[in-house]
Amino acid sequence: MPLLGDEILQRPLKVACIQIASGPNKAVNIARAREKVLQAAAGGVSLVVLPECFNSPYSTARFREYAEPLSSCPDLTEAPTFAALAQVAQDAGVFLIGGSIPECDQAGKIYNTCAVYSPQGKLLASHRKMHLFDINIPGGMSFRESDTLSSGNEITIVDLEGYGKIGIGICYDMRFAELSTIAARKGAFALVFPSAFNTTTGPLHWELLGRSRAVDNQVYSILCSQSRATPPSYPAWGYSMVSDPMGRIVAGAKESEDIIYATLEPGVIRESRQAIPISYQKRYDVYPDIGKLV
Ligand SMILES: NC(=O)CCC(=O)C(=O)O
Repeated sequence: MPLLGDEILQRPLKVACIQIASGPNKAVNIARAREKVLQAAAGGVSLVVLPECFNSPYSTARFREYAEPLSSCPDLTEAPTFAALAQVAQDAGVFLIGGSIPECDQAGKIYNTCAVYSPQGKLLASHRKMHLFDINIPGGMSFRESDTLSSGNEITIVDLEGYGKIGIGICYDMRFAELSTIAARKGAFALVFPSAFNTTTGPLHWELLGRSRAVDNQVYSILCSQSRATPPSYPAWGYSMVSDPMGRIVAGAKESEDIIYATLEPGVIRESRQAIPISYQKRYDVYPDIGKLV
């Protein structure tokens, strides 16, 4: 039986998405993120989202230098960013989607990893970017995360106790509709993508992808970008946004630093699913592998 409104989102959830730019000084990046999370929490939100790679420059050449262990790593013992995220989640009393940072594992491999914390500062889950950002657009954006990063192999769904479940992806992951569909089929009420999209593809694809993932799955999508930085820094697109299950943008930023707020409502999910009942109309007899996911 397909799920409707408050079966998947138990009560309204106020979220904030922090659009900031990272610089070369890790301690400054961490302090700035902390300040902004506390500022957002003062606005009465229960879920705060940070952008991709918020503790480091977004550069394949720099990721190792800024990496930290979540469990263990051969040469690194300190994890000041992860520790600061746990602490600020607790101090602010919010669920915190900690953007992403470079994470080092026990084999010394580096991942682009999003850590999620409870309002008590407990690590609830971590998502390693599954689809690495390797593109080459002549005259435009060229980037190869796979030069220095390894990819994660798991779809991450996190239970926000008292609200329901969310699916996590990191930026380029949003292009892969399967990840979102699987998370939604498993009961997520929102898809959250810490991001650092770019100025070549941003104008064409950013809003389109955010709204599509929401409409495809009749869930909220939350795209939280870095703000635009001046060259030669990576040209992040900005335009953080929250789309509702009908594809309406219910909160949006421009290019510069900002915090956007939205309240996710069970009734909006329910109404969109009742009005346009695609989940009843899906042809799992024709695509049975996806049908098995509930
Ligand atoms: N950081 C990223 O994954 C960027 C993705 C992006 O810009 C795209 O076009 O996709």
